[in-house]
Amino acid sequence: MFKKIAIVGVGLIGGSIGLSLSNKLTDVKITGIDLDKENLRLALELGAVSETTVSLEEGVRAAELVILAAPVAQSVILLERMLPYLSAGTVITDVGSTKMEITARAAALLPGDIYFVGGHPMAGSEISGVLGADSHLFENAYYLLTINEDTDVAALSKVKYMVSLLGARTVELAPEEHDQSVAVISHLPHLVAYTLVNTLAALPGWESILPLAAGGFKDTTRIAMSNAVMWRDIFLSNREKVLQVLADFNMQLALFKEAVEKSDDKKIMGLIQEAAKVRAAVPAKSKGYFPALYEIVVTIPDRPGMIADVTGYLGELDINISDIEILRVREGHEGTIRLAFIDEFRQEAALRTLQEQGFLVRKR
Ligand SMILES: NC(=O)C1=CN([C@@H]2O[C@H](COP(=O)(O)OP(=O)(O)OC[C@H]3O[C@@H](n4cnc5c(N)ncnc54)[C@H](O)[C@@H]3O)[C@@H](O)[C@H]2O)C=CC1
Ligand SMILES: O=C(O)C(=O)Cc1ccc(O)cc1
Repeated sequence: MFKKIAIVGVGLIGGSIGLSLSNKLTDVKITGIDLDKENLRLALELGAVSETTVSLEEGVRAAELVILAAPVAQSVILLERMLPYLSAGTVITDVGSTKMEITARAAALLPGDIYFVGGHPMAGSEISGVLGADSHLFENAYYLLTINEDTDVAALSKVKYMVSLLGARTVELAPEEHDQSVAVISHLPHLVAYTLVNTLAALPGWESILPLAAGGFKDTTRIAMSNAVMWRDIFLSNREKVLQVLADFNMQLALFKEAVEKSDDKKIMGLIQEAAKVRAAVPAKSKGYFPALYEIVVTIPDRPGMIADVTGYLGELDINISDIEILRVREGHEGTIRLAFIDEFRQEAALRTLQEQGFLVRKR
């Protein structure tokens, strides 16, 4: 389908796409374009791209698919700048965390023979740059594609093909629905994480408090280490929706504050229990829109090599694990891991095998 794919911005996401596509499309030229020469050198060395250039003009020329993977404000500018160099029939997609702004710009700028389909992989991390890239990053992840009545069907299926190569699962939705959803599920949590850390840092003597941080602080603030340029761009690009969910958040915070002020024990219990109920319903990875993965939870002693033992027993029987997650570890005691399989047959076989080996196992 493609002879040349151009990736503009070969950082964490562009690099991860490049690594995954390079593994699968061995006879396709994958050109990495970036302002940062060192990043390009590393991308080539890691095998994320097959050639590099700092020139947008040179890089996108003759590409049938262009993937914009720079921070969102840059991607909007790059979309416009590259148009004169594209051939008829080129499909442009992006990976940006906001979709209304770029889809509106594409609709306004693109000639009839160049196509745009917005994309957003719902996987990533707080790490930036190609050194953090991972060819497996998108496996089993949702990959949101934005569509409207003008979306070209052939262009959409090319982008879906690219996403299928990454091992991700597409969900199609309108740009506004996308921005509304990610405002609450992704943008607000990042904003809150930055604010939690800043709340601590504004206290005198915070340096001596910080080492006391238990799981709660760590769990809720990992994403406060995320890239500043990327997140500045996201908040500004999705300004209206972010402000809406911030208003909702302030209202919820005020409810809690009032309940504490009034020492209203029932209200406090209610707020906590309601949150816990909803949080417990957060789908495990790869559940939700798609057929459920078949999962088991295994309790294992906290000893070196135990996870290798578990995966080894299943490997011997050729039971492929689709997903693995460490849920909890109690230092020196035991831990629990979640294993997922593609069907009930494998789930049953894994359950039986591990029980026979003496592990405490339950279905999930
Ligand atoms: N980091 C994450 O977890 C996720 C990020 N995204 C989106 O992916 C995009 C890229 O994010 P990351 O890969 O994390 O960032 P990154 O900082 O790792 O990579 C961005 C790359 O773009 C390059 N770049 C910046 N301006 C450029 C320009 N004008 N021309 C060419 N290259 C340019 C940078 O040099 C850098 O190598 C962003 O739009 C972000 O919203 C989407 C999903 C997850
Ligand atoms: O690190 C994390 O947990 C993330 O939330 C990664 C992430 C960042 C931005 C996105 O648009 C999508 C995913």
